[in-house]
Amino acid sequence: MESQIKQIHQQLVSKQVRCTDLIQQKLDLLKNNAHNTVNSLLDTLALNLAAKVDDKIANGETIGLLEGIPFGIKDVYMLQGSYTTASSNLLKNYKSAYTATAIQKLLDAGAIPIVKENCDSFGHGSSSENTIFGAVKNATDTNLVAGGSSGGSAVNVAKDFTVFSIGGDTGGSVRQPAGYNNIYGLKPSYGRISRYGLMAYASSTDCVGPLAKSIEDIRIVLNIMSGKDAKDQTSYASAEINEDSILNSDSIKTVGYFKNFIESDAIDVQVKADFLATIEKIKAKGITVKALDFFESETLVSTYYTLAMAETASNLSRLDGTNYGNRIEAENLKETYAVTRSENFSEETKRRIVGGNQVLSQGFSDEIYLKGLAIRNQISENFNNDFNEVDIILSPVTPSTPPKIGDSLKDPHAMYLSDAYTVGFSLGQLPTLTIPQGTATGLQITAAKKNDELVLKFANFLKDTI
Ligand SMILES: NC(=O)C[C@H](N)C(=O)O
Repeated sequence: MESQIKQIHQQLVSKQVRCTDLIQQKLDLLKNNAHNTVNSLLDTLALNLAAKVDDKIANGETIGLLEGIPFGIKDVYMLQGSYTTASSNLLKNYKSAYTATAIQKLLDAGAIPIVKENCDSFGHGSSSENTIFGAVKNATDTNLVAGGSSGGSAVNVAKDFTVFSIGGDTGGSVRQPAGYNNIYGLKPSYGRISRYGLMAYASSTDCVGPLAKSIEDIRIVLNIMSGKDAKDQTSYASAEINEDSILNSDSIKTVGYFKNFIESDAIDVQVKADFLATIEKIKAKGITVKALDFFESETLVSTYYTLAMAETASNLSRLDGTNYGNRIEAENLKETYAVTRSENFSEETKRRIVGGNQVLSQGFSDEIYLKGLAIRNQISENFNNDFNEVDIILSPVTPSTPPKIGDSLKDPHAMYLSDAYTVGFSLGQLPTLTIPQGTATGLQITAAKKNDELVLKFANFLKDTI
């Protein structure tokens, strides 16, 4: 699929399509859609912005590539004046007081936000069922989950309800739903895009990530959102990735994959077959493929969840009904906090807050939290060594195909284990892109930190190979 952004841009400037009509058409598709992707529509804002784009075109003014392009926003980003609920009861009535840097950059480029998208509450989940707005349903089969936590964003793109969407990825939240719905989803290198205005889940792995139907659209949107931001000290300046540079993948000579991922008993037969077929096609193109050693899935998943739960317990402690949140009055302040939090957070979010506070508590923190940090360092070191040997690491996105709606809620442990192939790359803060491949699980392409360009190059090469 070619760039939809470029295609629509052409239609707008040649006056084949009016921006207002385009936006109205997308809003109509989103309204009451069968996949439950919408938390709130931004119709008034979107139609106002569209009318301005139409005026500019009618006056013969030139418009930028992103001007008038409709996009979706996972409901964890601040957009001034919009409901920003994190799909939670606690923030059901909360309206953003400011706009996230990444979203502001898109607005400055003229893109039009049309929807705040359904997702797992605070990013807590892998299925987009942990939400007060009802489970998001898969784009191709509504009996299956959409994946998560950015499920609404992935389905909106897959169904052409939005041209692109902005998800958030802490441990797979962009890549996994992208895989489950057969589209592209990028978790950029940690820090490439400012996190300012993205509701904090686990701050050391939270990444802003675009979902789209082509590599080119991912590149365009990534370039706009990237850059150092004084409001996020972990953000860094990066060079723009230009279109021509991703057309040439000659620098990629060696690709690796993790032996234990593919030899695991947990991997679905078809997922394995698709992955190995891809490896054969890559070899046939003259690329050297190496099988690499890596940490066991259980170690990756438990390290990620130890750290993510600790960070979210800390980040969410401010949501007590005083400054933010749906306050429930009780006899005294302590009771008010307790009732507000226990009545308004979901079961899954409470599980993580309790788990996080436990691993941070005296007596446990040395044994569990600090151990988690130490293993994370070893994981990063392992990646550094790997990238001395290979240019790219490939992996399926998940060990299995999307579960039926309801199954993940019954077995949270199984849900955590389904993140086995995504969380390691998050802990390493590496750039990883999901591309569609065979079954509805997708393929992950990863490069060394800050080398997002190489990921896009390889994706472009694979487009014609698999
Ligand atoms: N937020 C994410 O990246 C999804 C991951 N499954 C988690 O619950 O942490």
